[in-house]
Amino acid sequence: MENKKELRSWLSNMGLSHPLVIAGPCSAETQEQVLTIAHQLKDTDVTVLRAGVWKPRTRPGCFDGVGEIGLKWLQKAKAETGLLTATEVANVEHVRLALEHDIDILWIGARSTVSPFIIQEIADALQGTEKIVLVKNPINPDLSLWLGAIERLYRADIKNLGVIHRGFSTLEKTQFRNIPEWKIPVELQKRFPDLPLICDPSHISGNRDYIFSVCQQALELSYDGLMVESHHDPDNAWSDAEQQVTPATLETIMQDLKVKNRVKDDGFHSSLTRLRAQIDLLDNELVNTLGQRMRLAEEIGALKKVNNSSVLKNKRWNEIIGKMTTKGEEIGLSESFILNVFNGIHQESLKLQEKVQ
Ligand SMILES: C=C(O[C@@H]1C=C(C(=O)O)C=C[C@H]1O)C(=O)O
Repeated sequence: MENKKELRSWLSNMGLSHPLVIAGPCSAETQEQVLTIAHQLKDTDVTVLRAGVWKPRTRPGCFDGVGEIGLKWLQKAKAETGLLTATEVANVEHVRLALEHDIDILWIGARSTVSPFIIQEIADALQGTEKIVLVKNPINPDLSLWLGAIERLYRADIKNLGVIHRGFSTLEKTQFRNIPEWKIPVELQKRFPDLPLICDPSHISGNRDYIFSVCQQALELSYDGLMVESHHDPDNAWSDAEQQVTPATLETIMQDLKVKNRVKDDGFHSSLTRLRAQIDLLDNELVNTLGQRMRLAEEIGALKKVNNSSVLKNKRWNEIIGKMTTKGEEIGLSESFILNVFNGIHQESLKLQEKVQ
């Protein structure tokens, strides 16, 4: 599969002057709930109403979706509000029912994207469809698996494709429910700049307080759209209560987002913004890595104190410098640059170790 301008046709055909916004409850709960939310979202930037009707829950015994009847509520919501409809499909039966109920956008969840078997079955069931199919990233940070899923769908002659970035599972304790690992979707965007890329801040955040900042970051990276979970009574939602926002809050978020009306173009400004956003991500990583390195140096300093050993070890340091200048040269970094950076690091490392002596 190669990048092609046509990959974004379905999105361009929507003729939006702002990023695509897909919003709606995590789960369809009752007809009244779906219709209430749809009406509250109707006159906003939202184009597509989302609702899960089959919910892949981690453990059995939880609310696992209302099933087929939810598709009828979505249809009714579309008839009343004009919003397009979207739901998740995870097997052949879901695909059959979603197509039968004329759902406009089908998305494939992170837990399905991890399995080439499931993806192939879904691709076969969708063969040649004109519907829009969006593929969430797999739960593990594996770009090839994500690309593989898209390729399977593309080969099944499904041409209205897009991807949703919903973050990745991690054991690390972070503020996020699923860590963004922005470099993975950024790499996907580099390879397929015309494949519409949508951010799901709700699953990345797991907490409504971070929705705005995640949306802002996504727009700075030139994402094409946002999929935000929205419920008229979030605290009493039957699933994912903490990460849903009311339609009114969503509207405020949309108004406050800075790059809201920036249309994707090939001009200087958008390229500069996109590249600077990538530099910002790397700078963050650099500082985190430096912090981790200094904490290790402190541990070594404490160890040296107990063992009455000197702080400065020229032999070890020369080995490091030797390895790093060679590596630097391999990737086009000059010896003098590496020496400057690493001498700064060494000085700080020695200073911190002296402190614990
Ligand atoms: C951390 C150590 O102490 C000092 C600091 C070094 C570093 O920051 O890498 C390397 C050698 C020592 O001069 C060590 O001995 O490994």
